Amino acid sequence: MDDDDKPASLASPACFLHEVDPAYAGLPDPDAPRDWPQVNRWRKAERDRLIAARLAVPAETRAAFGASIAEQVLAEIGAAAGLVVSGYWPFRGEPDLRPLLQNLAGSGARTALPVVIAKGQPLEFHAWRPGDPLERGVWNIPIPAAHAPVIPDIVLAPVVGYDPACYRLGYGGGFFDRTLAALPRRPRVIGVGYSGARCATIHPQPHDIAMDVIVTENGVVRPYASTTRVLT
Ligand SMILES: Nc1nc2c(c(=O)[nH]1)N(C=O)[C@@H](CNc1ccc(C(=O)N[C@@H](CCC(=O)O)C(=O)O)cc1)CN2
Ligand SMILES: Nc1ncnc2c1ncn2[C@@H]1O[C@H](COP(=O)(O)OP(=O)(O)OP(=O)(O)O)[C@@H](O)[C@H]1O
Repeated sequence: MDDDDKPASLASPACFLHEVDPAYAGLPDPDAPRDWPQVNRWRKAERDRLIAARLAVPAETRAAFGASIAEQVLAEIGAAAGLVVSGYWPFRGEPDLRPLLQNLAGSGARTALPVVIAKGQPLEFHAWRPGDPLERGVWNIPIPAAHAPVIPDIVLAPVVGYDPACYRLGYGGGFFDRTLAALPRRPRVIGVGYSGARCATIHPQPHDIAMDVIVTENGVVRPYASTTRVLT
């Protein structure tokens, strides 16, 4: 009997890895740009486009979206007493969540604002309640006049863009990523923005840290989960 008469057999089990999603196999997505300078150019153009698009939305519409976002963020936070919550002083058309900060402070939370110490450095968070005095910080962003650093339990992070994996596109300073990487304990990070800020992917880079959740006027986005409308 020669070899051709024996039942066919393989030296090792057949490999099906080529049929598996490249991400599962730990391989880069073949459709993703691998060229980081190209990604950075894309991010810059996308930032400019998204900021211009949200500023083109009438102020009353943005205010209504902001109120819807605030209501849903409040539900996400739940019992706020005793928590340290960082908000932000809104600029360039970001949702105005200052009334939410007031509400949280009234419920016994300690509120704070992010403070740029220097370019390339993590942010600090300084205690601030609505009505407390402010001064101008780096880039003229209003910051608390009193110097009272705190470590937040919850960070509200305004997004310029976001993707379904809850990665955030910001203003390009890398501040939030650097800050989250440096904090002694990881706060819960709630991204906030308008649904028009959604991107198919922001092409996350190794330093990008996903938000725990993103709240828009249309509902709550959890990483890779479907969007759920919060009904009241
Ligand atoms: N309301 C609010 N406050 C915030 C933030 C935010 O996103 N929103 N930040 C969240 O991080 C920090 C400020 N981050 C900023 C980052 C970059 C620029 C900025 O003007 N960048 C230049 C280009 C920067 C560069 O390429 O080096 C620009 O846009 O012209 C401003 C604020 C802290 N405070
Ligand atoms: N943890 C980190 N350590 C060192 N460099 C970092 C870190 N995070 C971000 N960077 C750098 O910061 C720069 C800007 O990052 P990125 O484009 O992610 O900013 P962004 O998230 O849009 O901005 P921001 O958080 O300020 O709103 C990049 O060049 C990146 O290399």
